[in-house]
Amino acid sequence: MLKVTDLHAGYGAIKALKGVSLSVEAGEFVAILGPNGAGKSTLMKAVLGVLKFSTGSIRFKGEELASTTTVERIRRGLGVIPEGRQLFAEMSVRENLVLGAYAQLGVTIPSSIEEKMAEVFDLFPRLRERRQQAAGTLSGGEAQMLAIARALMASPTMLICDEPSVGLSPKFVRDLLAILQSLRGRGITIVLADQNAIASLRVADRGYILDTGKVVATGYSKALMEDPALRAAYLGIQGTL
Ligand SMILES: Nc1ncnc2c1ncn2[C@@H]1O[C@H](COP(=O)(O)OP(=O)(O)OP(=O)(O)O)[C@@H](O)[C@H]1O
Repeated sequence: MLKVTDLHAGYGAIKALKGVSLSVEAGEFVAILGPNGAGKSTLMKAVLGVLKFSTGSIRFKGEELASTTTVERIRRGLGVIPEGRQLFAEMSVRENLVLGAYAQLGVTIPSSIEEKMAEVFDLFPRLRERRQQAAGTLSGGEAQMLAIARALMASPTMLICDEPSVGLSPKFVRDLLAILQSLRGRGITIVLADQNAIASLRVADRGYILDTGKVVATGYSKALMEDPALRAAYLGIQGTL
C-alpha cells in the first residue's frame, strides 16, 4: 500500500534521510522507531508532502506521490495525526472537525459531514460531550482524541501518526494505542512514528528502527523486542522483558 524506496531528504545541508526504504501492506500496523533526530518526523513529512524529497520514490496504492500536493495525498486516502496535533485552539471541537473535513476534502456536502461527525462521536463519546468547548481548553488526552477524530473525518485508508504520545500520561498513551489498534481493526492501515518504542511494538505487527537517517533494523515486533542488541541500543531495556 505504501512503498518508500531509497528516500533521501533533508533541510538544506542537513541530510536527515539517507536512503530509507520501507513498505507497509494494507491492513498492517507498522511502527517507525528510533532515537531523537533519527529522521522519523522527516519521513512522515516526506510521505505527506509537507517536505520535498531530493531522490527516491514514495508510492501509495501503486502511484508515485513525488509530484502530488498534500491535499491530493489526503484525497487519495492518507490521513494524518500531525506532530503537536495542530488543532485550532480558539475553535470548538465541532468546528475543528468541520474544518478538518473541509480542509481535507475541499467541497463536502454538509449532510455528509454531519453523518461522519456522528460516526466519529460514537468512537469518541467524550468529544461529543465537549463538542462546544474550545479545543485549546481540552486536556492533552482529549486533544489527541480530537486530532485523531479530525483525521477520521476524511475517511482515510491509512493513518500516519507522528509522535502522538508526546505529552500524554502513561494511561493516555495506553488508551491512544488501544484506539489506534481498534481503528486498524476497522480496516485502517496504521503507520506510527513514536519514541515510545516498547509500547508501540506491543501493538504493532512490525517495526522499522531508524538511526541518523537510515533503517538500522526491521522485523516483526516480537523479534525486534527480543533482540538483545536492539533492546540495549534502541528500546531502552536492560536485561530481559
Ligand atoms: N526544520 C528543520 N531544519 C533543519 N534541520 C532539521 C529540521 N527538522 C529536523 N531537522 C534535523 O533533521 C534530523 C532528523 O530530524 P527528525 O525531526 O526527522 O527526527 P525524529 O526522529 O523525528 O526525532 P524526534 O524524535 O526528536 O522528533 C535531525 O538532525 C534534525 O535536527
